[in-house]
Order: sequence, then C-alpha cells, then structure tokens
Amino acid sequence: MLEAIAVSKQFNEKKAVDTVSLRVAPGDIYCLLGANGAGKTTLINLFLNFHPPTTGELRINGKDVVRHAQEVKRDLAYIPEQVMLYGVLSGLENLAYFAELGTGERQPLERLLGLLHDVGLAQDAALHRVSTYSKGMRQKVGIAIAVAKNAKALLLDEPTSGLDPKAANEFSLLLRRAAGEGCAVLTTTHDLFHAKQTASRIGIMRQGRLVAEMAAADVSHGELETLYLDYMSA
Ligand SMILES: Nc1ncnc2c1ncn2[C@@H]1O[C@H](COP(=O)(O)OP(=O)(O)OP(=O)(O)O)[C@@H](O)[C@H]1O
Repeated sequence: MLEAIAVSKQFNEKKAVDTVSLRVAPGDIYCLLGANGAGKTTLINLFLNFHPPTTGELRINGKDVVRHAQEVKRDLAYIPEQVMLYGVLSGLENLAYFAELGTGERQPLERLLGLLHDVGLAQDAALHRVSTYSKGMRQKVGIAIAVAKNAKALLLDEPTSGLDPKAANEFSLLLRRAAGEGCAVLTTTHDLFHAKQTASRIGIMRQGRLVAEMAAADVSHGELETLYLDYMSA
C-alpha cells in the first residue's frame, strides 16, 4: 500500500506538490498524468525519500517513509526513465547483484534465469553486457530485480517514454503481472494510451495539485483525452 496524506513540497518560492492525498492498494496500478512541471516526479521522489515533504506524510505499507527509511527501502523498488544498471555486467549478473543487495541473500541461478525468462529476456541476451541493451531490455531487467526483491511497492517515472509500441505493450503486461502478485504500482506517464491500457486508477496533476482521479475502466480513451485536455486548459 502506498499512501500520500496531504503532502506538500515547497522548493524556495515554488510549491511543486500541493496538498496531495492518494492511495494505491496492493494489486492496483495508479498512473499519474500531468503536463511538464505538474509535480509528478517530485511526488515519486517524496515516496523514495529523496527529499522530505514540507508538510504531510507518505507511507509505504503503513510505515512513514522518512521515519522508517531503512525498513521501507526493503519493500520498495524503483524504475526510473533510464534503469541504472552496470553496463559492463550482463543482465544476469546485474540481476544477481541487485537481487542479493535487495534481499540480503544470494539467489539461485535457476531462479534468476527463470525471472529473466518471465520478463521476456532471451537467455542469450541475458548473458550479454547491459551496455549493448535497448531501453526496453533494461526495463525488463529492472522489473526482474523488483520481482526478485518481492517488492510490495513499485514506483516508476515515465518508464515507457521512448519505448516502441510493442515494447510498451510488453512492459504494461509486466506491470500487470507485478500488480497481480500483490504489488502496489505508482507510475508517471505522458502517454494517455498507456495509462488507459495499463492502469486500474488514473490521477491528473496540475500545478502541484491532484485535480482529478478516476477508475480507468470508467473512461474511454477518447473521454480520458478530452478530460485531460480540459484540465490542462482550465
Ligand atoms: N530540486 C528542485 N529544486 C527546485 N525546483 C524543483 C526541484 N525539483 C522540481 N522542481 C520544480 O517543481 C516543479 C515540479 O517538477 P516535477 O519534475 O515534479 O514535474 P513533472 O510533473 O515530473 O514534470 P515532467 O513531466 O516534465 O517530468 C517544477 O516547476 C520544477 O521546476
């Protein structure tokens, strides 16, 4: 469970996040939409405890992310726009390293290969250096790391930007699978189509505020686009 409770973040004169409350239950995929500068990344970074909120509270599985930073880290996985992996290591070696870092235990080779297979990374590719990978392949290793860690909460910042439609679709399926295993997923995106395809809930941010929330099933692609543009021009 991810919870933001009346969270604000002020940077000097700028209120980047303004009194935002939201909740992402286990099994939910919550997509945050909003124009450049709306505050989406800042909200993700607050959950990651990259900086503390000015007011309000953020909780992961009921624990305050600032006061219980170490415990929360164990439950959490993060996939930024560019997944940070060691380029000189293979996908398999990266997974082995980060899975051990995340769980404190060395993972058996069969499990690691199984995870990479499950996220759709071919075995020969898994043995190549990550520096030769496409963005989509790096994202797959990122998801495999999150699954290996048994993350209860998954945060993603524009994960599908720059992915081709097939890779973006595969990525959506992987997110759904992670959610199906009980993970609470919060992701930002500029891609309305991806949001509608992937999310169970959609939120729209504008100038730091969460101005709309809806169940993805309650809107068509067209309605979501109209609603989004209405909010952006309001
Ligand atoms: N560390 C910082 N110091 C000062 N201002 C910041 C900082 N981080 C973000 N901001 C400001 O906060 C506002 C929200 O930025 P944020 O990156 O959260 O927006 P966003 O919705 O993620 O935008 P984008 O879609 O372009 O990624 C912007 O006006 C930005 O300039």
